[in-house]
Amino acid sequence: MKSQTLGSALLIAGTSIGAGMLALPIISALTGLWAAMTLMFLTWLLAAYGGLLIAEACRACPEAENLHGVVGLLLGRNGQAVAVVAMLFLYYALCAAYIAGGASQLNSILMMAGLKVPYWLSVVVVTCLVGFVVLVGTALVDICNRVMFVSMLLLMLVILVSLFPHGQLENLAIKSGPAPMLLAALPVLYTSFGYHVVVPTVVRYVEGCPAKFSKALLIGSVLPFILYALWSVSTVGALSHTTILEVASQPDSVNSLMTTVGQVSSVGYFSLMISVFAAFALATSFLGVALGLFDYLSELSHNSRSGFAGRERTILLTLLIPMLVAIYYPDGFILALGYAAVALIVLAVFLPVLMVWKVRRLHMEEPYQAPGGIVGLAIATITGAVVVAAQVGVSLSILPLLG
Ligand SMILES: N[C@@H](Cc1ccccc1)C(=O)O
Repeated sequence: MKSQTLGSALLIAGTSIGAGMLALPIISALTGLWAAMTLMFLTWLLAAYGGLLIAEACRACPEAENLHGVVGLLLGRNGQAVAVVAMLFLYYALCAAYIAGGASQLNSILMMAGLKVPYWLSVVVVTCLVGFVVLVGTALVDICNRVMFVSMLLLMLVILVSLFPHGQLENLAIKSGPAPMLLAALPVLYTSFGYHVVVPTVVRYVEGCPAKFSKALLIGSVLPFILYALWSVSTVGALSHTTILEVASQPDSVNSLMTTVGQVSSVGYFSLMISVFAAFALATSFLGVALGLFDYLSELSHNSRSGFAGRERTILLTLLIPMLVAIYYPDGFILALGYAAVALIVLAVFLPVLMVWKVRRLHMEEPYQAPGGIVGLAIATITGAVVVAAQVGVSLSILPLLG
């Protein structure tokens, strides 16, 4: 495979793999493993299709530099205004989720070392660490990301091998949960497969070559699907149904599940390995998303990127709000991921469908058109609307909050 295609696929996979590693095991435990797999497949399909639509729109407007520019050219200022609000909401919701999840993992790691620190302090430490790396610049983010991504994969391999002998077939046969629970899982699953902010970069990187970007998008989004599926099967398979019900009733069920999985194997430092693995999975996504938000805010606010004072102001704008949200909603990890899905559906389904609609009407799409024709566009819009409705249901407490 050409190195550009491989690099692009890894960029997509790296952006996508993240919060899902913590969220998916508890979702699978609550909805039933096989139901979760089916829903994962459907949400993955929607995420992959959305990526192809964005690529088609970018391909038709080679003069635009980023998604903001493409939306501006195709949907005008109103479309751009919607995209700005959705983008900020997405970035802030994700950062809030990563800070809350990261602080819980830090607390678990410190607890193993016999140190008990208040939750708010872990939140501040996690925020400052990421703030520092982003402030220093893209090169440091890149190094940290590479080191943590490779370590995460290696740790995952060791963890999977260690969990395997503890897996029991009867643990995998959990009955699928009631329909409201399955619906409530959709937004979190969809966010776990999100990567779309990097599509314009990928299209530009492969110089708009359709064969390369569609291959990169497919491989890059299928990799997280495989890893998430393997991870969910091995964690759920190692725990009995009674244990899972007990864990699910805890206030911080996401973290409790990780702690319980950590006690399954007697391999030395297994619990520590699980916590470090979870922390790295979150951190790689957090760094990417924080850098994305930082650059986006610099562009919007015209804060000079070279001046240190400007960069300091932008980093405060980037991390202060999500930090406060994480302090006030310590168990807000799953909820924040659900809200992120609403913004992501706007950015990666509704707006792309409108853009592609216009591109095709004006015959700007040659030589690339995403598959599925008008039926594909209609199914994607309806599925997107169901995901948004599910999150509205969760926030109005009509549907259960998972996790
Ligand atoms: N998929 C990412 C979240 C994300 C969504 C959209 C864009 C970028 C990142 C995660 O699980 O952490």
